[in-house]
Amino acid sequence: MATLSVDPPSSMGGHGTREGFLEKQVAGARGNNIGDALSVLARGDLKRVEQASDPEGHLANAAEVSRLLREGQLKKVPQAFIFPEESRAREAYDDFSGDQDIPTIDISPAFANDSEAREHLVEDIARACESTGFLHVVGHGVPEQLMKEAQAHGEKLFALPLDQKLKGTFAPGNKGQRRGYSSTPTLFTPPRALVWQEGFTLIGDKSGQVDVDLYAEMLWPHDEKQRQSFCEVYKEYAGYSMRVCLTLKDLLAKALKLEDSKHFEQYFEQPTQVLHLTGYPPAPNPLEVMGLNPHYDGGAFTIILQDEVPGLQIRGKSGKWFSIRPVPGAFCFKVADALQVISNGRFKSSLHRVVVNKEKPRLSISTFLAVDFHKVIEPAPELVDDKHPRLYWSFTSHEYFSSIRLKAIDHMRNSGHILDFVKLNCPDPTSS
Ligand SMILES: O=C(O)CCC(=O)C(=O)O
Ligand SMILES: [Fe+2]
Repeated sequence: MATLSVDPPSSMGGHGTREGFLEKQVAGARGNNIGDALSVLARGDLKRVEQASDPEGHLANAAEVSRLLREGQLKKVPQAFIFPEESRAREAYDDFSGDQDIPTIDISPAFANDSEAREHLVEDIARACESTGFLHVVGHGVPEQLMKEAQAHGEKLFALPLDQKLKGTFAPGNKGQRRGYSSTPTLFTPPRALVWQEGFTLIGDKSGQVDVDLYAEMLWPHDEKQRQSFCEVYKEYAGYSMRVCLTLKDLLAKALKLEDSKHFEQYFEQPTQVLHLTGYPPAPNPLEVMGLNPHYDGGAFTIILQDEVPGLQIRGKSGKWFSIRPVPGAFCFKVADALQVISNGRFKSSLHRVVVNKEKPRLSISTFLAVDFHKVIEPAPELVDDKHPRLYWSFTSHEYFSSIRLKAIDHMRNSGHILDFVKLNCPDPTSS
């Protein structure tokens, strides 16, 4: 969730000693436990994936597997990570063949008093949201140093020994949302294999408050200095990223001519930001695994801070996938599903995925802006008329993430859009 990721929480098995682990490796090589994980995956029982992989979780953790492969302690990638031939990516992480269509847009006029520049800005944003739904945002006002520190702390976190990272997993009281460290994310249905990544999730509110203290305490119980700087950086980052999101929200409202719309504003009275760090380790045969399955994000929109390693891909008009070249200092903005519905289909939420490479780890920091969870998502009445008939049913975020997404699984297996299931010419997706 990533996308706003509300995948079922996975529970963690115990973690044993290093020796125990090496023995398990042999067992894993014979395929027992990982094989179990795959059969659970095949049955679609996402909750049980982690328990079914090796009991210590090591061989189901891409970062750990990647390290063991590099150190020569493991000979091949466990089968549970290998994607079936037909759903593998063919376009490598450095294939930029459609990237020229993704504009870089300077949003600084949003903070200034030049109405002509602001009008141009709004037009540029509208154009990008109507075509691929992706753009790079510069001039956002987030200090470069802070962005670098947020990335550096992410790298530090993912470089910790697995046992320590696992201590920061899924705090008690977590009600179905991914939070803290996720070792083997079972992300984005339909699952085809385990994804080649690890994650760390924080949840924040409109004022920029974020639940980082709890996780820092779990990760570094004995290192106050580290805890403090980790918390400081992500609190500041969350404050800024919410500010960028709210600025973008106002620009999007203008782009849809909804700046005075109560309907539009209601979604952002109590928005949540899901701040999600993803680490994608290198893989020996990058295209036999997948950093992140093709998926749609579920909230209003997402801003992604990529490091300099490409890997985020979308499909161009020809159907071929290509990587979005990271723009230094920029956020990659993308329209998500709720905004496509609210805009009555005018803004496009695009299918995207992440591929990995042979040598370099990749780190991204995504901020998913979720619409107020209690609000019913439906097209803004101002955008519905004879020429633009209403396209979608009404549904809540909860219905989207639970029942609608499940109903769309088979359809998504063939790269269909989850939102096809909420079109008015289909049965009401909220009726059982
Ligand atoms: O890692 C990235 O660049 C994008 C991640 C993403 O699409 C997601 O978490 O929803
Ligand atoms: Fe995504």
